[in-house]
Amino acid sequence: MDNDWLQQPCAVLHEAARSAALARQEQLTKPPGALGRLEDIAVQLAAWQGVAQPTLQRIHISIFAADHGVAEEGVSLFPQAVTAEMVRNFARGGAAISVLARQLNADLEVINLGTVTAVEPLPGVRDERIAAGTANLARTPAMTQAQCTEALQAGRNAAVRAKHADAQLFVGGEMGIANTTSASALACALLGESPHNLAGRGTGLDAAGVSHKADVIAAALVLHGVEGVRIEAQEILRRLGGFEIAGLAGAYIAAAQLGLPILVDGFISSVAALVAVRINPSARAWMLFAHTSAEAGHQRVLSALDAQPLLQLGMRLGEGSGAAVAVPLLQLACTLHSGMATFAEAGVSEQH
Ligand SMILES: Cc1cc2ncn([C@H]3O[C@H](COP(=O)(O)O)[C@@H](O)[C@H]3O)c2cc1C
Ligand SMILES: O=C(O)c1cccnc1
Repeated sequence: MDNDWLQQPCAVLHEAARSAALARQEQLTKPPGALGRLEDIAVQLAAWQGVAQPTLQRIHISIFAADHGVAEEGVSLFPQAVTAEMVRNFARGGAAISVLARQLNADLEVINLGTVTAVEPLPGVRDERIAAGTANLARTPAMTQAQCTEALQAGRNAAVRAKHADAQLFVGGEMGIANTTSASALACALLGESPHNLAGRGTGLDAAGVSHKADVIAAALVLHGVEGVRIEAQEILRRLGGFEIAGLAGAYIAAAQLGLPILVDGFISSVAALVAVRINPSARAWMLFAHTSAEAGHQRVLSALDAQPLLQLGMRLGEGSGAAVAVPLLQLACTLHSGMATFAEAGVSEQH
């Protein structure tokens, strides 16, 4: 398995369709710009889909699950066993993302890249375990080269499945106890930030817990020698990442290469998006950001990506849940764009 595909250029946007959609927006019976960012979304979807009147019906959700060795440092409020337990909950329909996927009529798949305990075969769950979790990044690189390559490839495979199923939108989600520690470490290394600025509460740590988490990350950054030096994003991912974060990054790059638009979820997903864009900058053009989560470092990561998320609901769950909540807005943007009458059709006078 090689990594050459990561650098291949992403699909080109359809500028003629964007222009046609913009022209249609000007004709609709409303003051120009009055639907605000809903107009931008419709125009962006037009440029992605290559049609003047985009639609959004087929949503694909891939949740990548994996455990983190760094959980043993006491950086999460919850025990590691929850990762595998939630994989079962996703499959049985009881998790937040399960409920949202049902409501959206979305395809939902769970890709188990490495829970510490194996999960029995379940419908909708792919067993692609690379190892029983990553190694503890506070002591040693989280992944070997081969493991990192495999996780990126697993993400690519998910994007390919979505494309083959004719999906119109790719939503990535993650599950992995302690993964806000891994994501914060990655963000610090990629952005040159201090862990005390970026580390957040995750599942709900108190101030002392967040401070301990930041100390663990700070020590890891020193250990891995990633402070203030330029190291390739993929190598930073290998040392500090998780299988599910690498899976998301690989999925985002491949989706962009396939011309499949991406709706990015919360903090962990946004860090995966940052990794993806650092590996392949042309992937950025295929991403829309759903929400600003309550996790402390999310805004900083979004700024680095020049992203203006659609929602701010105080969510801090992950699983792709914030992205799923934003999907109806995208659908309404399409419905308005296609369904409204033009000034000519409605016999409404245009502006002076
Ligand atoms: C029951 C439960 C369901 C979740 N679903 C997503 N997460 C979220 O919380 C975890 C990250 O927080 P930390 O770094 O503090 O462990 C990830 O699994 C993330 O997806 C969950 C966490 C729990 C406990
Ligand atoms: O924003 C997120 O993705 C997030 C925040 C806290 C815990 N889990 C996920």
